[in-house]
Amino acid sequence: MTEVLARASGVTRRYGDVVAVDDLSVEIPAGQLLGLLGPNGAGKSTLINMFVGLRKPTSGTVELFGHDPRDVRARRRMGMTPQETGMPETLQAGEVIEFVAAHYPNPISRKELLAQFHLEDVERRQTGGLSGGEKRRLAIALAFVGRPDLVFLDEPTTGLDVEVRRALWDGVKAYNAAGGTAVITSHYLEEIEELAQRVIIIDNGRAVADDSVDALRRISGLRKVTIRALEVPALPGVVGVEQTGDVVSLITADSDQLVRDLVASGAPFADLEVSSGSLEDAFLAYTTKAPTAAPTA
Ligand SMILES: Nc1ncnc2c1ncn2[C@@H]1O[C@H](COP(=O)(O)OP(=O)(O)OP(=O)(O)O)[C@@H](O)[C@H]1O
Repeated sequence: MTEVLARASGVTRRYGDVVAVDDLSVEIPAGQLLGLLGPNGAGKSTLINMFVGLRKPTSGTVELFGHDPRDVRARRRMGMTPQETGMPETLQAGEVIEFVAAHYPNPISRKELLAQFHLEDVERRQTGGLSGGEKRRLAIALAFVGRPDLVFLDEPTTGLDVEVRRALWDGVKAYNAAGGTAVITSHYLEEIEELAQRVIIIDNGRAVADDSVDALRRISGLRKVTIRALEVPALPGVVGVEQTGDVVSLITADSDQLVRDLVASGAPFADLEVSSGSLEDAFLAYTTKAPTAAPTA
């Protein structure tokens, strides 16, 4: 049986009146690359912060390597890249690597790490002078310094250009191919498609979908039909509706059929546009706002 490296059981986290994570349970088996997707404020970072011991659950339990996440025995085997990273501005990148490496019993060598993340050029530069993208690459590399069995990467590639993003994907893939386990949050569908084997969609603190990437691909086949209309009749095949004033977007897997049905209904409308459904639209299809069932295979 595959070892479970981390486990959240019935976990809820509140901030005052806000329920950031709501009775969520998840197991992270060894060797898996797990993607966490969800709109802003869904609870992804809060969940990660509980796994890495930065936040305590309000109720429920979180285990990391069979221990409390704050236990040093668990922390030593884990790496993470938070959404925002602060680094001592006057230290050189290579020095920061050494500084972090000193916390682990068997760290990866500075040279190897710099090569793996294509950071050789910045080794002797102070982190305060690095570009946003360079800092981000360094922060991600630091998650791997201690040869972790499990890494948590919270929106690792936000703000990075395509080339750098791909280089990082290669680094994460190589780590996973060598047996490493990772949890990645992202707003980029293609990033999760590229990296993850399993995907959990989080919405309002709850896991609304937990499935393979293939299932996610089917979600990404959704289309958005936007029209200007005062009233829209109920139409078959609509899995989500967004409305702002008289601008209505209908989410569907078959936009051609929906447009035919719309015209056939005789309802007045203007400014028809068809676009690819975004991930947010996929979430809508999975959440309570959907007037019909969530998309099926
Ligand atoms: N320290 C905090 N104090 C108060 N509320 C918080 C705090 N941290 C998070 N929240 C709230 O908890 C909810 C979940 O936030 P969280 O950052 O976990 O979401 P997320 O899915 O990571 O969002 P994003 O994609 O925007 O990073 C949000 O409503 C957020 O405003």
